[in-house]
Amino acid sequence: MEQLIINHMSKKYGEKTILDNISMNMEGIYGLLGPNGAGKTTLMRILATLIEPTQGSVTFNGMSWHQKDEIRQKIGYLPQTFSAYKQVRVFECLNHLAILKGIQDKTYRRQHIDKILDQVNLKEQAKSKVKTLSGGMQRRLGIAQALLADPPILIIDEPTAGLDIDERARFRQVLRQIKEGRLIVISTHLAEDISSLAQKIGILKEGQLIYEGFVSDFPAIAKDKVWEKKIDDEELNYMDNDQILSVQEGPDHHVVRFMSKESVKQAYPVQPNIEDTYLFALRGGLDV
Ligand SMILES: Nc1ncnc2c1ncn2[C@@H]1O[C@H](COP(=O)(O)OP(=O)(O)OP(=O)(O)O)[C@@H](O)[C@H]1O
Repeated sequence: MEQLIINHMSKKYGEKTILDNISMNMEGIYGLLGPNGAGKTTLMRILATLIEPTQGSVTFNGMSWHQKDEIRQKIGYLPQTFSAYKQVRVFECLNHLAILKGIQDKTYRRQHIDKILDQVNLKEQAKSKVKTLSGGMQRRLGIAQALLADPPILIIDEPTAGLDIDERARFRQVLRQIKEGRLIVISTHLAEDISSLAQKIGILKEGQLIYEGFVSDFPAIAKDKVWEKKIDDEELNYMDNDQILSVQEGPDHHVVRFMSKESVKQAYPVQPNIEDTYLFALRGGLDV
């Protein structure tokens, strides 16, 4: 299985530490979670070999990141803002990028692009101008360009930002279709993006890795610490916002889901889901 190992890596800009001594072991579909400013994009740019870490190392299947030329051939990268040639048609855009990537045989190139368009569900848009695509379709075109060289590693930065619920679901479906034999690293600040997709997650907060593990094991860290309670408006106003995970509003009462390390009167414990657990971890729930 493809494996990317980050070992005691730090990144500083001047005196400012952006990534602080992080070690990660990435495989399968790996979800990199963290709030805005946590350092996700910086980490993704290091993985895409665009910037250098200040300290530490990265290896892919034992190959060092210092072997830049070899590593770059193995990486497909989709940055947060991918701007394709707006005036050209989807097929032409990919055809041009494929030529730049050195795919010379015309027949093979056409078949390869057709296959990729099918995988990212853009076959019907092959002749559409790029500027006419929806936000979700443009992201999928971004995936298509990242797939041209058939890379074993895909680095995808905040792929679902700004997409509506339907486009997010389509995007996830595309990732499921292309995951075979690949390591896919996706950064996001939405736990729902990775809960049904990733096998493993890492959580970054202020440049530090506060959790890494398998998604299936993740909710166990908030076990017995997530509760629900029926409350009215007044009680809701008095609740500590740092405790509240979600609120289901009703006409005369609300059901509030909240975190607490101790039992609370008239509240009942519930099974934490991925979103609950992510908030629990971000709000210091893992601290002893
Ligand atoms: N070139 C740079 N020089 C100085 N500081 C930087 C530089 N690039 C990023 N930073 C800082 O590093 C921190 C992490 O930024 P980064 O973009 O990696 O976070 P992020 O988790 O991807 O957040 P977002 O989702 O908002 O992009 C921020 O405080 C940012 O201001």
